[in-house]
Amino acid sequence: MTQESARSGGVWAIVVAAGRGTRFGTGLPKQYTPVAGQPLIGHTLSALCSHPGVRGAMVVLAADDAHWPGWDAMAGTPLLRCTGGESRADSVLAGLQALPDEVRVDDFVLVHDAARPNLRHDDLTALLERGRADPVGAILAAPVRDTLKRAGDDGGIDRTEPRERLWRALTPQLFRRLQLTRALESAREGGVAVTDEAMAMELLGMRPLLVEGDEENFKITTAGDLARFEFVLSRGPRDGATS
Ligand SMILES: Nc1ccn([C@@H]2O[C@H](COP(=O)(O)OP(=O)(O)OP(=O)(O)O)[C@@H](O)[C@H]2O)c(=O)n1
Ligand SMILES: C[C@](O)(CO)[C@H](O)COP(=O)(O)O
Repeated sequence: MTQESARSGGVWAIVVAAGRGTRFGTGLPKQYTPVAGQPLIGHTLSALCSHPGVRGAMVVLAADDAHWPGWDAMAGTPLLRCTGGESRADSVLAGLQALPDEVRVDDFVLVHDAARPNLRHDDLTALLERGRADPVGAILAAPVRDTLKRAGDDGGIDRTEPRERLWRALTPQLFRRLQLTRALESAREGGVAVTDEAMAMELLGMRPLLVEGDEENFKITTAGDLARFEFVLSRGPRDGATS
């Protein structure tokens, strides 16, 4: 199958890039921080859009964004853009509403953080294959590997918590357009601040599938995370990336 024919049956992605990056701690929103000659979001879009299963991407930007480079395609994949909201969930909802008409209500869509620049093609392939075969959808996630402590009010350890069956949610997350829209709207109406798409689905009683993803698909939250990504780049090209 050629890349073009794969794309025609591919999914649309929503890339949320309307955050402020307050924990990153510079004036510039972290998605625009320069890394190896391009803004961080360029690495994210390159890794995502070069996958043959991605048909197009809706990039969700802050209303006052003054840094978007104006790209209308990445790796031959069309890019559209829209304006996000106050919370990440609001931005995802804005992206879902702005998707083009060719995306039907029961089509699967991906949601990915602009702040996760190191997505591997193998992980995305697994997510698409297993998620589309699931009645609800799926997310990339990484098993918790550390020993977990429950703290008491005084900062002392109350107990050690079992880590088995605990996973850290990553992105992309894959759900059907209308079901995800309804789940996020329902959370908003209920005043629940959901931190990922799966949580909104869970609140409606659905059980998305966990697909194990690579630990290196980490989110850039602090300056230390950026240093880690720069180290990853220094080791050489990644699959799907242009730099
Ligand atoms: N209102 C928001 C908040 C977040 N995001 C996006 O969601 C992803 C994950 O956000 P996160 O890093 O948790 O939040 P930021 O707002 O970027 O950072 P911080 O919480 O430190 O301010 C990022 O790509 C961010 O741009 C968004 O599109 N709209
Ligand atoms: C969706 C998400 O990336 C899950 O890890 C999300 O952005 C997490 O937000 P957090 O505030 O950093 O937990």
